[in-house]
Amino acid sequence: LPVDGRDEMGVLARKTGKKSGKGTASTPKVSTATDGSTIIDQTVVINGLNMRFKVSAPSTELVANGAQGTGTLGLNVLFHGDGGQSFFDFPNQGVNSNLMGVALLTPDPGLRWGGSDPNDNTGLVRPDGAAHSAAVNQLLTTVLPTVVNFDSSQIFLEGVSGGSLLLSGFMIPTFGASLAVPGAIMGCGGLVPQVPVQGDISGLRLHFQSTTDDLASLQQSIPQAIKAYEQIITNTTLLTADASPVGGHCEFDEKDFVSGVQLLTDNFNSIITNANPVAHSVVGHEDIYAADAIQPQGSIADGAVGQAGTAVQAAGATAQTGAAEQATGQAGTVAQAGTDQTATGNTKATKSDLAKLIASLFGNLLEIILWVPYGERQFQWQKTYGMLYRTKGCFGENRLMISDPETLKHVLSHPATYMKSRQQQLVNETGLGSGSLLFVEGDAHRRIRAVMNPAFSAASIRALGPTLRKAAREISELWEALLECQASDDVLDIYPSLHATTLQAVGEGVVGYNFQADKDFAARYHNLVVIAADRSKTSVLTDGILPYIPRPVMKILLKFPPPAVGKLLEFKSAIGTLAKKLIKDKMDALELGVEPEKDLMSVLVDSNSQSTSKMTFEEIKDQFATITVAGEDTTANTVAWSLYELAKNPDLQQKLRAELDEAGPADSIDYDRLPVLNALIKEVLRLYSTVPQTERVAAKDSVLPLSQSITTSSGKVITEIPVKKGQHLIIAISSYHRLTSVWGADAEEFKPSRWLDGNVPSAGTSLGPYSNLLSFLGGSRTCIGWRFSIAEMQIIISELVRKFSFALPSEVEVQRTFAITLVPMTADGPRLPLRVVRL
Ligand code: HEM
Repeated sequence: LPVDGRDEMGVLARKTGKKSGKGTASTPKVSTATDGSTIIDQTVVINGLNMRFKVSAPSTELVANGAQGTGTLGLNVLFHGDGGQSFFDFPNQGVNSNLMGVALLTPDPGLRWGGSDPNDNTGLVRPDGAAHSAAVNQLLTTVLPTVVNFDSSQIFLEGVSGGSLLLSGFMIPTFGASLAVPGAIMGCGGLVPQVPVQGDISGLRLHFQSTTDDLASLQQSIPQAIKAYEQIITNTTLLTADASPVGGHCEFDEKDFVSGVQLLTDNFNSIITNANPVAHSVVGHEDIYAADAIQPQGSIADGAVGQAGTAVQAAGATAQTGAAEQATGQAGTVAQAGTDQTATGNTKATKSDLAKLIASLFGNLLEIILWVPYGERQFQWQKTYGMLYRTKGCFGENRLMISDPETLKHVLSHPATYMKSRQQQLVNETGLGSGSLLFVEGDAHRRIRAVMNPAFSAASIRALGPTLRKAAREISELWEALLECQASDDVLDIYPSLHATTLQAVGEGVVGYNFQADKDFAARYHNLVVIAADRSKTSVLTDGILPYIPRPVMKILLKFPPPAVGKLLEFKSAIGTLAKKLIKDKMDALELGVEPEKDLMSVLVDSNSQSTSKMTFEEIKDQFATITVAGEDTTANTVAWSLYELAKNPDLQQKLRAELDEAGPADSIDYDRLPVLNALIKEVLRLYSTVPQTERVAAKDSVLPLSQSITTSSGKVITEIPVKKGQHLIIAISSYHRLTSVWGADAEEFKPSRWLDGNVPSAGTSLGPYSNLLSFLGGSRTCIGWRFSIAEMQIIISELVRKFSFALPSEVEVQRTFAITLVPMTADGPRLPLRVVRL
């Protein structure tokens, strides 16, 4: 391990090997601690080893002053890191939480606890560990009681780096029980016990604290030590860990080594007593802390990138202010990908540096965006860190991940304060146009939305029943034909035909165009879906860089677009030309007094003509592309996940079929009155939110309210979080849908019955337009097409369940993947192969 700071004089003195003689003690040096207590600094010789210690005690507890018997204060004994800096700095001097600060100096001439092995280049081999810990034990049991009066049942231990190796590798296993150590903290270090455990230490309170960018060797050994101690300390509340502070070795305050260690010792008591939220139970979070979490998963399994171990932290706003209390931030993991255990020397350093560089480029984005299945990391973080915590974007940018209903309500109801991010807006403007409802903000948004609202009213949607039923009939006829063609295998990839159907529904129902008849358009659109589903590190990085590119430069770049952007621009141009013609036809028809069609674009053109705050022709044109793109993919994926869940749940499928049989012919059904159908749709919207997250950026300094107070790492209780202008917020839709405080203890279970037995959140928490679900967002930017989408899903799912049965083919694995929307992904790309049988 690297030297944590070196007192050259100290090293020199030790290298001379001058001993004070067997059993003899040096004359104590006396000084005053920061809190006024007395520091005794003395060296004694134990088993031939020079043992120097410093202890801070109130003068009344000094044996030299006549103190006798059992003291009331305990000890917090600090074991420095390699090089001894924390001994010389003595960060835990004084008396804190009824514990007298003690610092011990290793007897090793190289100032390493446990010494060193010349053949070892990991820093983890400590040949003198047993001897050093035996000497420490004797110091604590026989020497210190002759210096200060203390309660020997209250000897707490704290390690820094190499000190933590001695503690976890030797001291605690050998002497933890005999010393009856109540608690210990391993700061930025950990070693699997190197000696047999003596006695019972299952009741010892142990916390491992490290940082995101801790040393490569420690990123292996800390999780291994945690795993080993899980077998020893079986009480789930006693063994905790945290690796979230973003920084290097022991930089728990995200600044530097010395102040980091100082912060840890200052917070020693609150961590040990679990009052400090950094102390997370290891049990139940093994995937974060276990060594095998180092292995990347799923689609990002290319090993080089440190997607684990790039940290996050709760109480993000304190982090914003740069206040010291952000220091012992939470979340994240000890593990970091890309450390090649077998590599040595320079190769190792290079790989680790590269991993660090890439990790700093991506922050947590790979874990958030590319993780398969989507959300696994954030749902875990939410359990550990609560409903608001900090994550990292590209280049170290702070992003607050929010699922707290109160905070979300506040953000969504203040659109002028929390606006769309520059990256979102670049995509919206480039792909859909500057008049797009998804792009416009403020007054323009209010005006355009007001003109569009009547077209998306409940009455307008009801009138679309026949159009939607036609689209549903067409897909079931297509499937019948496909199944007939298939010789023996009844496995059908239903994904492309679902997209074709929802494109047809949005075409005929909303924009008034038969897209399927236009093969050229259908092909371009299909290209777009494929491009959107192709998520890679490059696309994550491009998204991260976009906001930093000045507009004029962007304009030039768009003249030479990369292939994917080129396809988007082509699509925009084709759909723009089409939209112009169609809208012009509708306007002409209106002028000639022809009865408007039922499609929503005709209703829009009609209501625009009567509106006092009209949309321009260009603005109407931009809605054409907007609605097509926003309405097709989202609904196709939600139907896909619904059929996937039905395939997994034959009973549910049976119940739904029975409900539909009873409901009568398709054209006479009131779909809103079918409880099982609607319970299924709601549960899919909840657990497979097809827009699983969105973003906002604070347009000015503001304050985020919290529904529950948060205790920051310094122990301060806060009920709101101030944020600075420019703060990036992630609206964690899917995380909100998994809050046990809102949805109950079974929040993670797919359980449509919760909607039937009334076991859903009360109106008080209401968010979003539909059943307290955030799937369609909320506030003034609520999805305008939500009613259309529900009606469409009700009709398509009903038609398909009446005509076909579904089962999962055993050989295919389907994963939730975030590719703009939540896509069913297989090893062969976005697909949903189901065993489909005609009934
Ligand atoms: C399951 C289906 C759907 C889901 C889950 C969904 C979800 C969403 C979400 C979360 C937003 C807010 C995005 C943001 O502000 O960051 C949104 C906005 C929007 N959606 Fe949907 N959507 C769905 C279907 C549709 C359909 C069918 C249409 C059109 C027919 C549509 C049109 C729009 C439009 C135009 C906006 C922009 C609204 C505004 O900013 O005022 N969506 N949708």
